[in-house]
Amino acid sequence: MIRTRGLSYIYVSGGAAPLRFPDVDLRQGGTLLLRGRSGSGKSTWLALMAGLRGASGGDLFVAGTQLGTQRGAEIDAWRARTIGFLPQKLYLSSALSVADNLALVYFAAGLPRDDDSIVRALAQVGVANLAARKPHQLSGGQAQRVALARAVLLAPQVLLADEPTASLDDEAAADALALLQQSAAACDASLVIATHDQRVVLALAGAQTLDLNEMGAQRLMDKREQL
Ligand SMILES: Nc1ncnc2c1ncn2[C@@H]1O[C@H](COP(=O)(O)OP(=O)(O)OP(=O)(O)O)[C@@H](O)[C@H]1O
Repeated sequence: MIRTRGLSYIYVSGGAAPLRFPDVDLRQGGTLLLRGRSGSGKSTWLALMAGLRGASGGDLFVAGTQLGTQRGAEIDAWRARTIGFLPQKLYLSSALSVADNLALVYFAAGLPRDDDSIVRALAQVGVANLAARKPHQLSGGQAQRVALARAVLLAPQVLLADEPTASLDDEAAADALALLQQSAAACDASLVIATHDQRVVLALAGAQTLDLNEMGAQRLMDKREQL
C-alpha cells in the first residue's frame, strides 16, 4: 500500500520551485499509473516511495511504514526487503553474471544467497537460460527481464517501474507490461508504473492514475508568487 498526504520535495541545487505531489491511496495489490510530462516529477516521486530521497514535507506511508525518521542502514534494509525497483537505467553490474547480479539483492538485504530462488525468479520472466551470461551479452529486452527478476526476487510489497516500455517496440512493450503485472500479482505487490507512453496508458485504461501534470500547474503558481 501507499498513502501520501501533502507530499513535497525541494531540490536544494538548481533553484527549481518545490515539487508538490497530489495525495494518493493505493491498496495492497493495486496498480497505479503515474503520469506526467517530462520533468513533472515522476522519477522524484518514485525515489520518495523507495526511500531513496526523504520528503521535504507531508506524510508518506509505504507498506505500512511511515517514512521519514529512518536513516542510513535502516532505510537501506527496509528498501531491500520491501521495495522492488525497475529503474529506467537498469544498473546491472557489467563485471558480474546475471545470477550474481541477482545475488547482490540478498547481500543488500542481509540474507543468505539462495540460488534456487534466483533460478526460479529468472525462469518466471523467461530468462533462466541466461543465468551465466554477463549483462553485455544480453539484448535490451533480456536485460530488462533480468532487472525485473532482480526486482521481485524477495517478493516485495511494492513494485516500482520507471518508464518500463520506453525503448521497446510494440510487441516487446506489451510483453514487458504483462510480465510486470504477472510479477506483481505473484507476490501481491502494489504496482506503480511511471510512464508517458500512450501504449501503456491505453493498455491500462481504467487503472488508478496519479497525474503529476496537475502538480505542474501548482509549480507555475509558486513561480508566479515568487515574482
Ligand atoms: N538532482 C536534481 N537537482 C535539481 N533539480 C532536479 C534534480 N533532479 C530532477 N530535478 C528537477 O526536478 C523536476 C522533476 O524531475 P524528475 O526527474 O522527477 O521528472 P520526470 O517526470 O521523471 O521526468 P522524465 O520523464 O523526463 O524522466 C524537474 O524540473 C527536474 O529538472
